[in-house]
Amino acid sequence: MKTAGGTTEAKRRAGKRAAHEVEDGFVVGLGTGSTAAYAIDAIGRAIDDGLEVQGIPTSFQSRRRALEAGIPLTTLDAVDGVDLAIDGADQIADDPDSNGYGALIKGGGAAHTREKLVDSAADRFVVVADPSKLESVLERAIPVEVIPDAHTVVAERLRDLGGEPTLRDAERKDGPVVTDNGNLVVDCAFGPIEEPETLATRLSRLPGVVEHGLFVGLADATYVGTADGVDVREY
Ligand SMILES: O=C(CO)[C@H](O)[C@H](O)COP(=O)(O)O
Repeated sequence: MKTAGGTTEAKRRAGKRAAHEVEDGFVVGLGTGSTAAYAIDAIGRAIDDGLEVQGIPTSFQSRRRALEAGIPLTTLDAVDGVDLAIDGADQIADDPDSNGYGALIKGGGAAHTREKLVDSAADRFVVVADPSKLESVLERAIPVEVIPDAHTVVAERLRDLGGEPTLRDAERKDGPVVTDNGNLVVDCAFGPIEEPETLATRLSRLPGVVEHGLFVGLADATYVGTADGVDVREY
């Protein structure tokens, strides 16, 4: 049986393992979420032991975590490149025989726009996860960041594409979630996504969409923490 404690340990193992890939002098993309946070903490500890790196956060949350961990921060426009990005995922397509093997759904934390920017800029993008994130076919609702004025129009276009859109509401305030970029998030359910690349292209084309949480062909590897180790998938 999977326990909350077991999941926490799996996330911690995955995050720590990914942090081992960070080398002296690296510029590292710092992902968002509870699993990426373990990697951030591990990088912070390595810095205490003498490692020299710079981090690029993907959200307000990861920026704060990195500052707490003592990671010197920089920005995408101040560096020549990103050596490694480490980030979590909400769902990972895990059927090696399918078109979308290694495709991801991200944006559970509404940070997918900056995550996609930083993760795709990296020479190597490693996903860190616990086994609950693995599915043979992606099927979670896709987070779509939209400029505020556009949310009803985009929702209409998403229905045209066969989706069921829902404006994401904040949990602790009246009104919608507002992203780090000042936009809104529409979560759109499409059922099982057999052709993630086709859907990703269609979503990217919609006026008013800033970015969506389907990451296709971006991940280089996934580290899945388990009860006694880490399973590695290289794509
Ligand atoms: O995409 C994300 C944030 O936008 C996160 O990476 C995703 O939600 C996974 O989070 P966690 O590691 O806490 O399960």
